[in-house]
Amino acid sequence: MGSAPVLKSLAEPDPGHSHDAAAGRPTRVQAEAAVRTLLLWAGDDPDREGLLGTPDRVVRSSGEFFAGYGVDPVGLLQRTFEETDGYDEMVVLRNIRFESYCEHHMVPIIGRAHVGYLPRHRVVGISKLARVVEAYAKRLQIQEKMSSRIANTIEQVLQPLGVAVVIEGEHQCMSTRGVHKPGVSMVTSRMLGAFQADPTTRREFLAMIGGPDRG
Ligand SMILES: Nc1nc2c(ncn2[C@@H]2O[C@H](COP(=O)(O)OP(=O)(O)OP(=O)(O)O)[C@@H](O)[C@H]2O)c(=O)[nH]1
Ligand SMILES: [Zn+2]
Repeated sequence: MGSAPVLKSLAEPDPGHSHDAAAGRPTRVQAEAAVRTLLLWAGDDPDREGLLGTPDRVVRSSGEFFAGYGVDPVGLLQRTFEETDGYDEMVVLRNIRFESYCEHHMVPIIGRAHVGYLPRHRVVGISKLARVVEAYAKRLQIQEKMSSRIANTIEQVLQPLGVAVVIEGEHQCMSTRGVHKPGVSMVTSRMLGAFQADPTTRREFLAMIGGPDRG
């Protein structure tokens, strides 16, 4: 048994991102001023009644949207269980709904993640896999990176025989603006270990996540 999930300060840099420490993190007042600037730029009046509380609300919402920067995904996987009576088949968590944010446009990517791994000696509480998805989803990124980072973290901490991550996401930067194509899903997958080396293992995983009761 390991330690409990580690919650880091939201001010700490995301380990996978470059971060200008010297520049520091803007204050809340500065963040609210930026929202006010955007409202003015959009052509509205930030001093009218309906918008007066908006900078505060947007900054608070951003705290929720980007809460993943304050979570250490490695810490989430520290508590494992070895008493599995020899269970050595794959464990799959499918249809993990997530909301993420496109790093190009800062608009939502909404979708489902499917995560599988082949345990070696120990298993992890299944909620922790969903928590790892959540920790990475609540950041700015592209979907390819989210897929890789989830898989790499599970591999690094659990050292299983293999890890598989498939993500389906609808990008609002494609559905509500730009090319305007609603209903399009981007599908990415990251296969490591046995899932990459052994087509049978990979097929078994893909069959498990593509079952008839999915949706
Ligand atoms: N590969 C990848 N591309 C993404 C993802 N999210 C958004 N994009 C794309 O990133 C690209 C950014 O292209 P740019 O030409 O710099 O931006 P843009 O002018 O806003 O492009 P349009 O969206 O085509 O209007 C767009 O093609 C987006 O569809 C993602 O998760 N992965
Ligand atoms: Zn985008």
